[in-house]
Amino acid sequence: MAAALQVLPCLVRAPFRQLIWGAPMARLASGVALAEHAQQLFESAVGAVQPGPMLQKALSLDPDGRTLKVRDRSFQLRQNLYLVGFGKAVLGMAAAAEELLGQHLVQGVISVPKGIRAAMECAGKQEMLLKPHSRVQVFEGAENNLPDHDALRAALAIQQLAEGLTADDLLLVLISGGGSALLPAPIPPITLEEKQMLTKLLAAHGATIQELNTMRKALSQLKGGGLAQAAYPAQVVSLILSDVVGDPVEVIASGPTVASAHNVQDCLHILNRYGLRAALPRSVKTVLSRADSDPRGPHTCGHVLNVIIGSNMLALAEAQKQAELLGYRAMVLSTAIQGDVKSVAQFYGLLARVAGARLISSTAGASVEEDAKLHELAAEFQLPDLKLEEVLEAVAEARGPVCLLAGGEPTVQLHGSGKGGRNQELALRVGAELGRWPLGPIDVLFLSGGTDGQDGPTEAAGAWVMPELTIQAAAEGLDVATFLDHNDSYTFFCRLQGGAHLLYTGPTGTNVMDTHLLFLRPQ
Ligand SMILES: Nc1ncnc2c1ncn2[C@@H]1O[C@H](COP(=O)(O)OP(=O)(O)OP(=O)(O)O)[C@@H](O)[C@H]1O
Ligand SMILES: O=C(O)[C@H](O)CO
Repeated sequence: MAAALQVLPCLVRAPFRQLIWGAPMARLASGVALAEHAQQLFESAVGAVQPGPMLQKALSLDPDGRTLKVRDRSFQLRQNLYLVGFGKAVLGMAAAAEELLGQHLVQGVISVPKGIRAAMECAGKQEMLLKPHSRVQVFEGAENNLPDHDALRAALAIQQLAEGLTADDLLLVLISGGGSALLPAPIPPITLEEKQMLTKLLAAHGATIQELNTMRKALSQLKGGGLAQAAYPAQVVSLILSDVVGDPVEVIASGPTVASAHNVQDCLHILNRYGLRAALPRSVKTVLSRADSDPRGPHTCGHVLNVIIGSNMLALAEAQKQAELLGYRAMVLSTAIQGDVKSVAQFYGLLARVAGARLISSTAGASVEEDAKLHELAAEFQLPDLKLEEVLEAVAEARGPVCLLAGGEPTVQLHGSGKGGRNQELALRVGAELGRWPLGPIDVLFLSGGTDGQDGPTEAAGAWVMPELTIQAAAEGLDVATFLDHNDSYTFFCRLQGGAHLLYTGPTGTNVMDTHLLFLRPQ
């Protein structure tokens, strides 16, 4: 996520019906229908991963009202239950926990994105809000998804609560994506500003979330098991909504309740990889130099139960179901799309071409080389769950409209100073790829959207494109390559047809990475 969650006007849908393209009316109508379906499916994906229902599935109270059940484990409640949380989906998780636990909850502290309560109120999402006299104290912070002084205050309050617990207590920890920025507790003498600077630098160089969080864990008091350590000897139950490919509990929000398996050498490798070792502040060097000789030793987390309560997979499964209801043959390609946004865009461009050719049984479509290149790219991504061949075979048999779904989080290396996000940049790059070759008698649409509703430091969740994009842009005097050079995808989409290709949801109150939808429909 990105910009402070602003209170968007309550209705901010892209005005699909206002599209005026140079295409014949029938073509226009079918394009608009695809775009409407795309938006509908994106919304259904987000709807399936609302924090409240996912928490309710993981937690229950026994009929006696004194035993808390978390999956197959039971915990006795006797005025000993505390709650902390941090992340973009945590407000809704906390509201659901409060509803369920009522008087059992003694005290809580959560750290959530700036403006989220106002945004949820504006969106009429009462179920995401805490009760008026809640026992849970709320801190809002981390503007632009960067650790700030408000988030630092929240982290201190959370640390204090955890440190005050005894062996009789139970601490419920609510964790979701964005949690790293919302729980900053730099190890002295590192300052918040230094940590912010390093995080920004690593992200701008295209560091993966695994790399970013390995660094964060080494420089923080609460990450990498630090929070669990602070709460010891209380029992700790962490309920985690995953926004990382493969749901690794040690990476999500930098694993505050998971012992870190990384050492200083891992950090130095990362810094070397991005040429950032020389740029390190002295304080960071100091902390790294003494990390492996920390007298407290590595954090132990035997008193912790970590439970994943939801992920991108649920969102895609719902969108797939809805796509089938709309008449598409729908297939999930992967829930683990990662890699540089340029390669990912090339992959989707080739996929549209290869799958499109198979759909209309066209021998004039994709060449053998393109087919080979698609598979080569797929192999490079090393995605554990990619079903490329299976999906292509199913497309060849489909004979009707097809919707391919994927989830994940590509990375963008920032070279320009423009405004954008990885979803809008991916969509713009895919649009450019789709326009490179004629695709035959087939309608194609690609949408990329962040399930948190905010893509980079912009107010949009993402964007959708069709093969006509480059031509439409040129007609409006917009050069796609120039906008891409400046990482200026948001400005581009704002200007193109008055912003009609932007996906606006406002903050969704959840966060399970990004959703990619590729529609192929024979004309
Ligand atoms: N101008 C831009 N163009 C393209 N991508 C950008 C631009 N500015 C920032 N980004 C990308 O946006 C991402 C940060 O966005 P955001 O804060 O939404 O991330 P996030 O992954 O949703 O956060 P989290 O994982 O903590 O929930 C980074 O990957 C960054 O490279
Ligand atoms: O907060 C974070 O670290 C990212 O969102 C990944 O979970």
